[in-house]
Amino acid sequence: MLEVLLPLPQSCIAEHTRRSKLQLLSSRRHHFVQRAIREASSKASYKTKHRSRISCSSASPSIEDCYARCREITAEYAKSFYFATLFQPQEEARAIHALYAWCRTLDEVVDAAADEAPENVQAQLQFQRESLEAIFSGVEIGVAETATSCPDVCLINRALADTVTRIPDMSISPFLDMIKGMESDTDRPVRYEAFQGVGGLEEYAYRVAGTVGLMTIPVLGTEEGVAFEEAAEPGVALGIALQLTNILRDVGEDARRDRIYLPAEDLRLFGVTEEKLKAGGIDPAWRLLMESEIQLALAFYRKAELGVGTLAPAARLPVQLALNLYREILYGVRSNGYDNYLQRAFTSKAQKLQLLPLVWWRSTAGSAGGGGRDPMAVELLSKPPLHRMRIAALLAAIELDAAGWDGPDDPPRGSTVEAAAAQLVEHNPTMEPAASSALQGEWTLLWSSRGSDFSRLQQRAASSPLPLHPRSIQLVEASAVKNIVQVAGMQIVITATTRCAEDEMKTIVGPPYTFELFVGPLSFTLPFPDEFGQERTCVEQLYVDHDLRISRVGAYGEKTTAGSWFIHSRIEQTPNYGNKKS
Ligand SMILES: CC(C)=CCC/C(C)=C/CC/C(C)=C/CC/C(C)=C/COP(=O)(O)OP(=O)(O)O
Repeated sequence: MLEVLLPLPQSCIAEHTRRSKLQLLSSRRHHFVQRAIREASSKASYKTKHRSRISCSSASPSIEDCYARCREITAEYAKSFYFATLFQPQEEARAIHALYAWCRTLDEVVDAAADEAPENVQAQLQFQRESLEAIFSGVEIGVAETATSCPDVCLINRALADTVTRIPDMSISPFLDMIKGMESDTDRPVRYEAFQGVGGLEEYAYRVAGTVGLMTIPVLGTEEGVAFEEAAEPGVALGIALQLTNILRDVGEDARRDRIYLPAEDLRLFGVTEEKLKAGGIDPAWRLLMESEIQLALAFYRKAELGVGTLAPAARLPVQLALNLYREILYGVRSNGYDNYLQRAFTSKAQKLQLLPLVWWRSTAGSAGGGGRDPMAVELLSKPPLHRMRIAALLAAIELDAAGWDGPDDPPRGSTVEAAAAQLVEHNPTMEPAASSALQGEWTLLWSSRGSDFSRLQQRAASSPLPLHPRSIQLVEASAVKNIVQVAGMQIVITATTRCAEDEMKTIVGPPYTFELFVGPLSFTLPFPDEFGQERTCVEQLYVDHDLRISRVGAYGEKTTAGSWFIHSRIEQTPNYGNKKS
């Protein structure tokens, strides 16, 4: 019998820094992720003060052999993550392999659960729980009665024990949380009523994947001056994003095993029945539901991406790489026409290599808290659950409209966006929106029922073979609005005056109009084109939220509900245009 010594890891983050950060976190809304982060960062109190032993009944492989087996397991089962660890310093990579292999042993227990008596599965999970406690606190365990579905469990636990020894600040709590998540996966059939709330899909995704974020941050390290807690939320968000991606990729495979992870609440909202899901019918409602779930997953990726800069510089490239590779699977679901019933989206080796330069650039460009921000992002994660899904549906409809509905049973272009917008308008969060200061600021056009004809220049740029990337921005001020078209380094700015109509629901836009052209540092005031006329326009502000705005535009005096729809999202990062420098 081999005895492995487990010296105690030392805590190195000063307790007072930790406390002040925790106070900050606890002042925010109560959420299980915050509770988990608190537990993960208070692990120092868990550890006992002595060295102890773990027993292993197998022959005596070296610790190098143990890590080598973990590396093989990672390479075999998680190709994208393995690829990302190739860009890590060796010590870190092997710690990540040990963590991955440990998580994998739990996965195997759950996967084998179908053919096992429930007591057996429980016993195996209990064994892993006890091993963990031994690893973290040094209580000796006997391995004779430890058989799990994973033959390598002893090697893996030894590699984990070594990792815990070497890496300061690892906590047992995310490991225990993961076991709880796996337990819920052994109860069959799997169903979730809602995404949020106790027993919701988000909690499950935290337990089986967000926990990995908390486990790995101490290995990856944080940027100088950045505490664990600051990296923890985006780290958990990345785990959740990856898990949602897995769920969306494996809908068909899971349904065949009577596991439906998509919340019943979402299925109902989109009119997709369980029977339809199990039959694999890919119709417009299914595509809209899938794209909405993709939008939600993308919001978690965005949150994670904003946190990549909180990690130590050497960790950013592999994490950004894992993020991009996995996010690519969502785009794969899209390009498979949302057929995740029979097709499994994946990222090919060529795609992985193609992504490298962009990912490298992103990972080096981002400083702490920055990097890779999508200026058009609507912040879905801050919205209440049902409202969040309505907005996701609108973004999904815009995405599907741009890609083109083209099946025989597909809705006419624009109709799904208009229907989703109308749903949201019923829940406009801003009273008297035209008078509200929430209207002011910079907005970018996501969609218009008029297409892009509000600017001929923009239309020409869009159809040009050159990569001109035309962009339309609207700057709303208290009594003026500027419509800005940016294309190929040029900016055209049309300014109009505005006033709020008496009912405070409409903005009246009128003369004097000005027309300016900015080319690099030069600016020219041009005569306002006659063809645009001097009439007034009425903009009905139907929905005004912090980051999303829906309006209908018609001629002044007309009922604007007959006009064209415009959907804008707020720009957080000020672009450079005209006389405004960011
Ligand atoms: C962004 C910041 C600040 C930190 C990053 C912290 C990290 C690394 C978070 C990611 C955690 C992670 C790797 C979670 C695993 C989630 C998951 C669903 C893995 C899928 O594993 P498998 O199911 O084995 O893979 P495949 O099914 O794709 O082969």
